[in-house]
Amino acid sequence: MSYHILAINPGSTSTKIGYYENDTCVLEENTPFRKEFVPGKVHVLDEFDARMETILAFLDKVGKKPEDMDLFVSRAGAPCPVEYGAYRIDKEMVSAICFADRPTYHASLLSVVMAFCLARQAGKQAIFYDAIDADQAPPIAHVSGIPGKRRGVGCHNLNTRMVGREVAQTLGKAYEDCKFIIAHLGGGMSISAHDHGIITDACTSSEGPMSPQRCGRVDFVQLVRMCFSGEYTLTDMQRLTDSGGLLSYLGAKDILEVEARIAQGDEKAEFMYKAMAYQVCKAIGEHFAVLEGEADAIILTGGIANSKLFTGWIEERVGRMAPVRVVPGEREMLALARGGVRVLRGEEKMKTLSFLPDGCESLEELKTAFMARRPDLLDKPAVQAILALS
Ligand SMILES: Nc1ncnc2c1ncn2[C@@H]1O[C@H](COP(=O)(O)OP(=O)(O)O)[C@@H](O)[C@H]1O
Ligand SMILES: CCCC(=O)OP(=O)(O)O
Repeated sequence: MSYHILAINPGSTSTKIGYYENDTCVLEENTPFRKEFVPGKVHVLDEFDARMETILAFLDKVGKKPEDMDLFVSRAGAPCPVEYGAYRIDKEMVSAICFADRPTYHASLLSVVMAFCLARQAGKQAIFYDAIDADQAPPIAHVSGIPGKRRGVGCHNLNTRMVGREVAQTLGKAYEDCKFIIAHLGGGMSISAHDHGIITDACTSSEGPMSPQRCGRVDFVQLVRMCFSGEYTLTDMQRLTDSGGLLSYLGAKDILEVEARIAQGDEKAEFMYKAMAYQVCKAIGEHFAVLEGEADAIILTGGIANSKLFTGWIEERVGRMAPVRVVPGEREMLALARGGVRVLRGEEKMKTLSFLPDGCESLEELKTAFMARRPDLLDKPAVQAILALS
C-alpha cells in the first residue's frame, strides 16, 4: 500500500515542502523565505499567511489537495521538551504554542500549527517528528547556573540523527553503538554530541557559533547592558537572531556570495568567514569533552558543508580529535517522510503530549491571558481560527 505524505519544514531562510509516496519523493521544493520585520512584539502566526500560501501553491503544482494526503508530517517546534520520535498534533498542542508568551519564535513552531490546520481541513492527522526541542540529555546538561531555570538541550535533531544513522552504516555500526559530534552548518547552526543514540548535549547559535545570519554566543553582561542602554529596541535585539552573524558584518548571508568576494580578494569577508569556522571548532571541542575525548567521527552537515573551503578550515583545526566526515546538505525531508511511514504502518507509536505552561491551570486560562495580552492580534484570521478551536 502506498501512503501519501506531505512533509512540511520551514526554516530560518526557507520553506521546504515535499510530497512523498511512502518514502519516495515525488516532488520537493525549497522556497526562499524573507522575514519581514515589524516593530513590536512578534507572534508565532506572523508568517502564517505567507508560508501557507507557499504550501498551497506547492499542492497545486503537484496536483493534490489536502484531502489526498494520509498524513501531514511537520518539523517541530514543541511547546515544551519532548522525546525523540513522533507526536500527534492536536488542538491542545496548537493552542499551547499560539497562546504562549515568548520573546521569539522559531519557524518550526509555526510548522506544527500549519500541519494541524491542513490536516483539520482535510479530516486527516498531523504529527511532528524529532522536534528541535526533543531533549533526552542527562540532568548534568540541564544545569543553567541560574536556580529555577532549566537549560534546554536542542539542536537540528531531525537532520543530525538521520545523518548519524547514515554515517554509522558506512562504519559498519549501528547509530546506537557510536559516538559522534555532529555540526549542522546552515542558516542556523548547531553542534551536538551523540552518544549511543542519545544527544547528550548540544548548542545552537544562542550558545555556540555565529551563523550566516545569527549572532551566536554573546557575553551576557554585554548583552544585558545593550538591553538596558536605551539604544536598542526589542525588535533590534530580536534581529540579532535573524540579521546577526556574517550578515551584520558583511551585508551578505549567502555563502556562495561570501566565497565569491573572498576569491576577489575581500580580506574582511575572509576574516569573518574564518572567524565563523573558528567558532564552530570551539563548539566541536566542547562536545568532544562531553564525549569524554572519544568519538567515532566528527560529522559536518547542512548547506555550508558543501563548501570545501569552510570544511577544510574546520578539519585543519579539529581533525586530530577524530576522523572528519562531510555529509553536505540535509536529510530532513526524508527523515520526516520515513517517520510518517513508520507511524502509518504501525511500526512506530505516535506519542501524545499534554502540556500547560507553569502556573497555568487550563487551556481556557491560557487563552484568556493571551487575549488580554495581545489585543492587537485578535482580528487576524489565523488567530481567530485558533481561538475558535477551544
Ligand atoms: N554549495 C554551497 N556551498 C556553500 N554554502 C552553501 C551552498 N549551498 C547553500 N549554502 C549555504 O547553506 C546555508 C543554508 O543551509 P541549509 O542547511 O539549507 O540551512 P537552513 O535550513 O537553516 O536554511 C546558506 O547560508 C547557504 O548560503
Ligand atoms: C535547533 C536549531 C534550529 C535552527 O536553527 O533551525 P534553522 O537552521 O532551520 O533556523
